[in-house]
Amino acid sequence: MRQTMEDGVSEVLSSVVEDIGEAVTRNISGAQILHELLSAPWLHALLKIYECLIQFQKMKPNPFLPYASGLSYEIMTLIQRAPHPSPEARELFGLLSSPHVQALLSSHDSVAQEDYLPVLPPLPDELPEDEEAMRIVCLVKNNQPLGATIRRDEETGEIYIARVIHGGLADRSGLLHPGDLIVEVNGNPVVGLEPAKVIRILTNSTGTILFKVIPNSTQVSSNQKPVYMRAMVDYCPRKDSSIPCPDAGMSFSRGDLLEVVDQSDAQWWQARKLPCGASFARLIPSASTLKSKQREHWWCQPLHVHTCMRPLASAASENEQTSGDDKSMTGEEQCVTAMLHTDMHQWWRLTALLPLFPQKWTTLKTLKLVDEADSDFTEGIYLAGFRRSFHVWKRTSFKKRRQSCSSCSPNSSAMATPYEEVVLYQRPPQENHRLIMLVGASGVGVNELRKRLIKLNPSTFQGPVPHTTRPMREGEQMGREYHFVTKELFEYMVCNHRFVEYGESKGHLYGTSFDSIDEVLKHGRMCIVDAESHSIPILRTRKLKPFVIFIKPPSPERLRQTRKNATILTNDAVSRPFTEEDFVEMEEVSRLIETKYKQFFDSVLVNDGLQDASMKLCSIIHQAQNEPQWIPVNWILSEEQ
Ligand SMILES: Nc1ncnc2c1ncn2[C@@H]1O[C@H](COP(=O)(O)OP(=O)(O)OP(=O)(O)O)[C@@H](O)[C@H]1O
Repeated sequence: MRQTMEDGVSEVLSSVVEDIGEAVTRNISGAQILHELLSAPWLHALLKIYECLIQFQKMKPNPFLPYASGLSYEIMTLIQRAPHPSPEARELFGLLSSPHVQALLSSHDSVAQEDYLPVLPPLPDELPEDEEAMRIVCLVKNNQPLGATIRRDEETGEIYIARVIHGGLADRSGLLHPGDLIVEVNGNPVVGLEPAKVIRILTNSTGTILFKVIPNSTQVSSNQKPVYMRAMVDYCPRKDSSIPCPDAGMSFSRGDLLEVVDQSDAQWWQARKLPCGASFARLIPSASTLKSKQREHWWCQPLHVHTCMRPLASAASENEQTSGDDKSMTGEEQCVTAMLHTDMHQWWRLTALLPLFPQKWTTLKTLKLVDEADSDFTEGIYLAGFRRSFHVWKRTSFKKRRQSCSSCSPNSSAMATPYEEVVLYQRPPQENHRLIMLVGASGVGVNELRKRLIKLNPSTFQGPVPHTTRPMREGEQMGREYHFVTKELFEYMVCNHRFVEYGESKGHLYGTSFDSIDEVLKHGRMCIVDAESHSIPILRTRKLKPFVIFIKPPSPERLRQTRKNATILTNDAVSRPFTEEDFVEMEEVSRLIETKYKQFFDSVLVNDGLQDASMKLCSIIHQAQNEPQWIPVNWILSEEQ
């Protein structure tokens, strides 16, 4: 009968309940109470658990021996001592000494010896009356931060879990949640304590930490999918006075890829930097928080100490603190202020820099056309280009651009977005190639690399054919060197925003049109353009999906060494060796371009040796076209979306 009971207690009970049910109908005294008791769902649930436990006890595997790792060690010693171990013995030695097998044997021994750590402390004897609402949480700290922040209710002095960091110890335990009220930590009552003191208790605890918490009854489970963002600004939490917990913050620079894992808080998100190294997330300002900071800063004078932000000391008033290391923050300047000032500062420096290079920043009157020298005809390939002449045009019109520099304010351009949502994109074979855009300081070798690339494989790579109002010369063909157009047509195209870049030289207009780029792409070729860095936002369209490669000078020594015998074209179309001033300008302008536009760079190529740089450029372009790349999400959304 005992065996039968163990095997199917609930079945036996059912037949007993049936018998008693009959007794009830016959009105036997007490039968009703017994019937109710035996048919109660909780009793049936308990019996089900009992049955499961009995089943488990029967199936429980017994270890063959409790010290498998000891046996393995003995075997390995024997093989080692053998004068001529057989190949099989050597293979066995290799297998047994591999870290995975060793870890497996060690785990086996722990289970066999029932060595289950940690041993949880007994439940406290005096449980409060509202025991139902209390949760005892025991975590093992293992040198890692708890991954939660706390805050104090200023009115009641109660300490709450403010935030649980994604992937951290508290999050992985699943036992602590935002809004949980902490009653005790390791037996110390915490209500009324300064948050810093609670942090100290947590920081000083090693091994197990015992929390007594009253769970937040209004918990909402957040099961968010990660969103990927490219940072368009720099950020440093230790210098941001508004971050609720600087220790939990994450710094990032323009162009960094971020995996945003939690957006439940409108002001502070949780994110990891890609490629993913950290297992747990950190705090970053939300897009709206960063935007409001940008607005604040924009109205403040650049190059002046920013006064709109609260001083660092006020951050402590929020009392949200990390349970990680309790590092003090003293005397830092405000990072976001510094970041935005840098942006504006670079702009001001750029304008200040122009007069330093008078022979380059000429007026239109002294402009010399470099069209003839740049229009290069080699082995039947036409490589018309006039980037230098464009440079001159742009530089001369800089004054005008400077007057309208509000157009580059954080509110009105691509620079206004603190984060750009991105997705991994692999070009489908039937779609056009992505536009390849080379940018860099004048003289760094952008045009040289572009020309070499096209010469290397003219059936694959091609530049767009520029438009000009200059008359066609002998030997030239319409649409080969240039699209020769009238001034009226050119101006009409300008008015209709058909040019990516255009300029005037020697009384003639030159320009690269969107249509000529389309023309190359339509024929299945890869279109390579060398353009000014400020054209990047104009070219960043869903249709062209440009892949931007920044060409950077090598180290100062290598720059001077590699360009020893190279020449550059002056504005008078004279070829002359590089001067020290050219090198200094190139380095300075490169730095400025990088500071202002690095968030748009998909790749950076150092132009050291020409041969090597050309090969690297080929391989970067191959990857850009054939391997998945991060692109703005709105480049793949349909027009309606
Ligand atoms: N890695 C290199 N080693 C040696 N010489 C180089 C290297 N890269 C470029 N050069 C030389 O430097 C000179 C300037 O290069 P290039 O004309 O390509 O400059 P750029 O960046 O297009 O500037 P710009 O638009 O003002 O012409 C050329 O004579 C070129 O051959």
